[in-house]
Amino acid sequence: MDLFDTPGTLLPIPIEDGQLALLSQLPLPWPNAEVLQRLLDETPWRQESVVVYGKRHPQPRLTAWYGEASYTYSGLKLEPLPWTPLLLAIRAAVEAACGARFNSVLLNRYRDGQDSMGMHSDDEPELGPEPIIASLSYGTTRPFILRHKRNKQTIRIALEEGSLLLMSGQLQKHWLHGINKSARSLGERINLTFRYVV
Ligand SMILES: O=C(O)CCC(=O)C(=O)O
Ligand SMILES: [Fe+2]
Repeated sequence: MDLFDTPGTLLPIPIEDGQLALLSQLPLPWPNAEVLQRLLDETPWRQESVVVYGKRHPQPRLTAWYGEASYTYSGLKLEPLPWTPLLLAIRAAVEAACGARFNSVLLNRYRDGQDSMGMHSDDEPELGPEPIIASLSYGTTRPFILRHKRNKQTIRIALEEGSLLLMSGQLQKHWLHGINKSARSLGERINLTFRYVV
């Protein structure tokens, strides 16, 4: 967090064809390091596989899906785990910060620089036409890459621990996003994307 932001304000990031806003530190009753450690310890992490052109590929990260609805992407159907007290407390803080409701959260764990997420849009029909997605990060800062589908404009945002990035409006329709691999040896990062699945 830098000296000039007011803690607790979601600052809009100017972007064409969509909406983005960043809160530098989500207020929670625990330090960021404790939230990271509890998420590492309490989550039944799994390495899922996706099938692309008939071939199975293990994902280069660990995941867990929580909430009330199952979620399907790239031929992978995830059955939800029940909310934990920690995740309910985090969800309440995220909802208060964003002024939106969420019924599901995808946890992604990037164990080191070799873990990544390919460029994609969160545009599954069950997220609705203009999905509101709130992305909360803990642990190592990694660059979040956004690329415009048509003009290929690229934006990098360093997602620091405790930060909350809100994606909404037409962002998923016009932009891809992802987390690149890094050749550097990096520590653990956990990202939580809160969503509303109908
Ligand atoms: O790890 C991140 O910051 C991105 C996660 C993401 O894009 C997703 O879960 O759909
Ligand atoms: Fe995403």
